[in-house]
Amino acid sequence: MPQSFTRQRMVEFADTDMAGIMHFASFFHYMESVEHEFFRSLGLSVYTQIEGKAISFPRVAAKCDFKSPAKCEDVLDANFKILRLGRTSLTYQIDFSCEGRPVATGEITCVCCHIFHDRPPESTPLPADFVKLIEPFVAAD
Ligand SMILES: CC(C)(COP(=O)(O)OP(=O)(O)OC[C@H]1O[C@@H](n2cnc3c(N)ncnc32)[C@H](O)[C@@H]1OP(=O)(O)O)[C@@H](O)C(=O)NCCC(=O)NCCSC(=O)c1cc(O)c2ccccc2c1O
Repeated sequence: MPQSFTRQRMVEFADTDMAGIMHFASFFHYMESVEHEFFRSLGLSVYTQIEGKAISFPRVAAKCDFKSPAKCEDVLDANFKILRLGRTSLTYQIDFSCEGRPVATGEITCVCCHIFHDRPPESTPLPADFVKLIEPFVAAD
């Protein structure tokens, strides 16, 4: 049974649009902050050193399906899991719900990269120590 990582957050006024519902871009901000909280919960940071090397995770794909509206002051449950672990990439899924009502499902794929100051990032295989840390959160097929 994969381990789950769940966070709750309230929809703030600044997250909403003129229709009074959570704006689509706000879901992407929520997804990113849940992901960062997940990594901090494992003792990692967005600026991380793994096996002595500076590693970062630029995104190559991001999407979100919107199922029902969320209003200001709704409290959303955000359930984070890892859908796929590739050679260099990993794909997260974040399910948002409000009191059991499905609100949105987002997916982000990012690629493990070495980061340089003077040239573009270069993808590199996910480090073994990192895979060991996150493997318990990989969803079963
Ligand atoms: C990232 C790149 C350097 C990768 O280039 P490369 O040529 O090495 O990539 P490949 O084509 O070989 O693919 C590697 C890997 O990814 C999978 N993949 C590629 N495209 C997709 C896709 N569309 N959907 C799903 N999967 C895809 C491919 O199958 C391979 O998987 P394997 O597991 O089999 O190896 C290069 O692509 C690049 O530089 N792209 C631009 C990146 C970018 O600018 N992104 C936007 C900004 S990043 C950002 O906002 C950001 C946010 C955060 O919250 C961060 C948090 C922590 C760290 C960094 C963050 C961050 O940068």
